[in-house]
Amino acid sequence: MAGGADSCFLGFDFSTQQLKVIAVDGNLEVIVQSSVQFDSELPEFRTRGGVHIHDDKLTVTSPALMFVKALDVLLEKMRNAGFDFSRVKAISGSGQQHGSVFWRKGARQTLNHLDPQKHLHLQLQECFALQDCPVWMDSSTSDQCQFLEAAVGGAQRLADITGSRAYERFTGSQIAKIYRSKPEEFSETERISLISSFASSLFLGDYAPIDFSDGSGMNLMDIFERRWSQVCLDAAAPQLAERLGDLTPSAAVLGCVSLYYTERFGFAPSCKVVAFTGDNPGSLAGMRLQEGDLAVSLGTSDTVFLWIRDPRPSTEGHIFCNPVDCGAYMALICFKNGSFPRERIRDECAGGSWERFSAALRSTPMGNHGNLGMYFDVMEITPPAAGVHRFNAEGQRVSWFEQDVEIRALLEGQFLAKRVHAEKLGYKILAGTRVLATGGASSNKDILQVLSDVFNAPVYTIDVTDSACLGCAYRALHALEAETGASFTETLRNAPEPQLAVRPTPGAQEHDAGYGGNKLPDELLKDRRQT
Ligand SMILES: Nc1ncnc2c1ncn2[C@@H]1O[C@H](COP(=O)(O)OP(=O)(O)O)[C@@H](O)[C@H]1O
Ligand SMILES: O=C(CO)[C@@H](O)[C@H](O)COP(=O)(O)O
Repeated sequence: MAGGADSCFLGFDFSTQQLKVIAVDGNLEVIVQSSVQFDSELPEFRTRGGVHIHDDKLTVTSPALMFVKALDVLLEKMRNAGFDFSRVKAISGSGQQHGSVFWRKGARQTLNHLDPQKHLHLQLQECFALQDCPVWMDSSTSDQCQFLEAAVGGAQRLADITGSRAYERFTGSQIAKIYRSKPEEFSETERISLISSFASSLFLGDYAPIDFSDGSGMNLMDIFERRWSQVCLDAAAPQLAERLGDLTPSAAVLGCVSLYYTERFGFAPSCKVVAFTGDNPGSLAGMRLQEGDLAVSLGTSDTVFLWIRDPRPSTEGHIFCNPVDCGAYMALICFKNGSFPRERIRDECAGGSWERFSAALRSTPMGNHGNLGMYFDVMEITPPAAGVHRFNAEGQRVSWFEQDVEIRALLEGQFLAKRVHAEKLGYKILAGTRVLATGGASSNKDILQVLSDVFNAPVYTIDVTDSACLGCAYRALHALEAETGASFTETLRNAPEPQLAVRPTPGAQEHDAGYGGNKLPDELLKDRRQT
């Protein structure tokens, strides 16, 4: 084991609503967890749910400097709590996927010469050509998506190269929008990072490369050749390759932490920085997903993902390079209407209490007497639909439900959509299927029970809800061992196994067909608007 029990590995997650960290020791035990909530702990940035939604309701951004200040605050919290940074042998991390940071000319110089006496956010405030980073919730780039697909020969052709047809939140279309709408800022940009590679740059004190796995969420990378696709780059913006820098394997050791961290916090000069990746790839590592498992992440977004060996990109869902096995891939479907609609319905129907929300789930039967709803508070990704759609047992549209019925309708609708779309991707729920749940809402057993009933499969969880942080601490450790040829699975063989959280309620099997995706109108199930 790299470094023995006294050693320690850090995994950070720059997610939508907060910055989180987990430390594991050389025995793979979690020894520290900490976080900084953007809205409440950094109120000066005036975010709601970590983001700014612009007047057009389509553009969604987060301040670049907020992420930097969050790191200042988090590291200080750890130091004040007595954390011994000198034990840390390696760090890695993840970021919300697809978001981009536009570094201004000269920023590299600043990164290279950080003054350990000063906060990062004070030194980096002039370093961004765009103060506000486009993030994954943005859906303002439909025109750029159409252009990109047309440029490469259609949606399927783009998926064949990059793993996904054009999606509004993907970085290629976001860059194309900035290039056209903010030409001055674009020409002032010397480097474009993903949130993940931006975060690793902060630790390296230099621009860090984008890793293969998070790079797969850009519509710019050839996921089979693992290099930039020139035709996609050209369709987005001129001279993009030099602004994006190199791509790197997700397990690459990028270098050591910069002097800033050794002098300010007491990190060892030999502490390695391992490539950062996307939060969903990080979660795949943290849950130690196996082929055949289905992961459901209930964070700000809801995602469903699988480990796959033989990817067949289609115009539904995404294929990403696998973050822990160079020969494998992961398939993912993302749902924008995850935690925020759950919080809205909790506030409207359960007085703002998760306990009352849970009680409503316990007091209503599986199948909800045939009542079902789809709640798209914002334009969904899969399917591209908006608004609230409620159906009674006869399949007729209705305008309201009793409060308890509404709560169950929301959950069953959310999980039914996940099941329908996973099955459309070819996923089969078999006798041994495990559903692995993670993310903030996976701490709620009543929500997990609905998940288990809708999938008619047992649901497993790991001890921490932030599997992305844990996965990145594991990846940091593995990257040191990988130099000896050890696989991720071998290195992590003694890590705690996911534990059974809930089994399907008796009768779920007979009920299976009753979760009537068939009574939903087609437009609520199709991945793509027909144009
Ligand atoms: N007991 C609970 N029941 C349901 N949802 C919860 C509960 N506790 C937290 N959550 C949800 O978890 C969400 C945060 O999840 P998290 O995975 O930390 O998000 P992210 O990583 O995207 O910042 C919150 O928005 C909240 O709605
Ligand atoms: O867009 C996607 C995945 O494609 C999202 O899953 C983001 O990666 C945000 O993650 P969370 O902050 O919700 O975990």
